[in-house]
Amino acid sequence: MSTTRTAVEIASQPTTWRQAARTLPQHTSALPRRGERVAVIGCGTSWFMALAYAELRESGGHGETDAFAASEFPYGRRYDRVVAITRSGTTSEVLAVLSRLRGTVPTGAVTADPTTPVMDLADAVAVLDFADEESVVQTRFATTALALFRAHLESEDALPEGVAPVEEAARDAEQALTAPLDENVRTAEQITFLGSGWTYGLALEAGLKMREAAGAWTEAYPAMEYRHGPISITGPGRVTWGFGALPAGLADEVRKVGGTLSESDLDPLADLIRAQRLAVAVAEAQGLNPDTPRNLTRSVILTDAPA
Ligand SMILES: O=P(O)(O)OC[C@H]1O[C@](O)(CO)[C@@H](O)[C@@H]1O
Repeated sequence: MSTTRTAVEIASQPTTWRQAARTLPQHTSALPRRGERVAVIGCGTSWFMALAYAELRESGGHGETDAFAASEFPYGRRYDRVVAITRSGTTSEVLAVLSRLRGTVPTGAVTADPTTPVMDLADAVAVLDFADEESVVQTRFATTALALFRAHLESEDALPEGVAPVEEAARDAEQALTAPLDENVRTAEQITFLGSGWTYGLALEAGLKMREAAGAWTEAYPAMEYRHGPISITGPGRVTWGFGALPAGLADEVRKVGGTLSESDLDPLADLIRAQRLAVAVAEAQGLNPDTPRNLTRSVILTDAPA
């Protein structure tokens, strides 16, 4: 078992997800209200969590929801609320959007550190300090932010007693933390992550984690896009990883061309933990330290961020 900071943070996710669900009432002022037209922004991992949340919210009937990389925010569109996800609270592109929108539209932020500029720029802030990380690569904060959003959607849905999807995901996460990683997947030359709906954001995040922590060659696509070109690189020694059930026929096509298929019955957010663990394992197998990724800092601060 890895003893890196990243591995320790990965292992704590069932606890922080449960804490997010438990502390939801303290955080709702920063979150969208049912029926609002909402834009969610972030950079890197935080953008991918924004994509996943936007799909969950809109497909669950909670209101129209778009997600944008903060640098690509479409200022010409009208939203009822804009919500930023930023672990550090200092990412330049996120701050630029919040600063430019100030006073024109209600804004919220989900962050880990209550001492940063995002606290002054957003109208309301959910501080998940219990999920903050020392690591450069994000694991725990990002998934805990998504767990908070999921818990909020659940609370708006007034689910029957006994139905608690975040708790179920946390239980699956415990399994994802202990299940052995498949040898074919650990030694793969290349991995393509596929998702659909909200799990497309998770596929993008899994691919990013492997690149950041392990310098691995990964790609990520909406599942049905795989047939439109990317499948050309599938073959022996290469893995196709599906978040959630892959569309019928796609799995057969992967096998037909000799690729390894990795699927799981776990909640997709819990399956992301398998990908995080894989990133650490692959990094360490190559003599890399996942705590010190190449060319990456914990927060990216630019002097020429678009405003
Ligand atoms: O959530 P934050 O702090 O705004 O940071 C996003 C950053 O996280 C990263 O995913 C690094 O972990 C970078 O891609 C990006 O700069």
